[in-house]
Amino acid sequence: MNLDKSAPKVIIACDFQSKIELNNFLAKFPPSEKLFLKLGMELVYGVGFEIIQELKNRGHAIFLDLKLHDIPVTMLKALHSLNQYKVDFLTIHLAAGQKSLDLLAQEAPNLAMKLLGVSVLTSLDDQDVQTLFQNPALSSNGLALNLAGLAARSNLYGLICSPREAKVIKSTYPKLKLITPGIQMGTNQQSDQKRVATPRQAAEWGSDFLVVGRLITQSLDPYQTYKTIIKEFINENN
Ligand SMILES: O=C(O)c1cc(=O)[nH]c(=O)n1[C@@H]1O[C@H](COP(=O)(O)O)[C@@H](O)[C@H]1O
Repeated sequence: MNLDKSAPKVIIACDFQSKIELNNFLAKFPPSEKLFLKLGMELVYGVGFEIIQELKNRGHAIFLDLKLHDIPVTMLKALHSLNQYKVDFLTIHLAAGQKSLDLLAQEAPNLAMKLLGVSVLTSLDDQDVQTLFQNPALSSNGLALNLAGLAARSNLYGLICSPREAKVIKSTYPKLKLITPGIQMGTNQQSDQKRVATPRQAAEWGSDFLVVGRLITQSLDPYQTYKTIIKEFINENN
């Protein structure tokens, strides 16, 4: 799938722990609908890495969200091991530091997958980052912008951030693709997400791809909800 042109711009976070749950969910979409699926730790650790090829065989694009975070040499070797699965996107934590990122970036042209740097998790707000780093002057926005700089300097393909900081990051680092979780609509509040926005706001502020989990996976009509989110996101983007 050509990621810039034909891949769906709304990525579905398949946060299930079993194959039965995953397949029941996917059965609610027309078989011809090619999706962009995010497979996270709970799924891959639960059902095994074979699930990746099974979903690729059905024509879906795959975002493997394992959020690598370790010393440079360990991250590099993990990247080589994961390259065999030929996924479209893989996440790494930007907090691993510039040396790790530079090493991975050197390797990036030889890889089948594109690397996305995780900035500040959307479950954290200003108070959380201030506590974490013992610095009352910190803001999640400022920290995300700083980490975006690391991603840009290492020539990563994209950045995971909240739609709320997308505007400032896009204007500072226009080449970075912005992939934004923390998507909510109307009254459907997810209590563990703090830096949130609607699909329309995300598009308006410069998001390139949305990551959406429970809004779709827990919807009574996931396909309809998916189409509604795409419409809201794409219309605003055009
Ligand atoms: O890396 C991610 O995808 C991610 C980063 C982040 O900062 N926040 C975040 O929510 N995510 C992921 O995005 C998805 C959001 O799920 P929902 O809140 O159910 O839409 C989950 O799979 C999270 O793991």
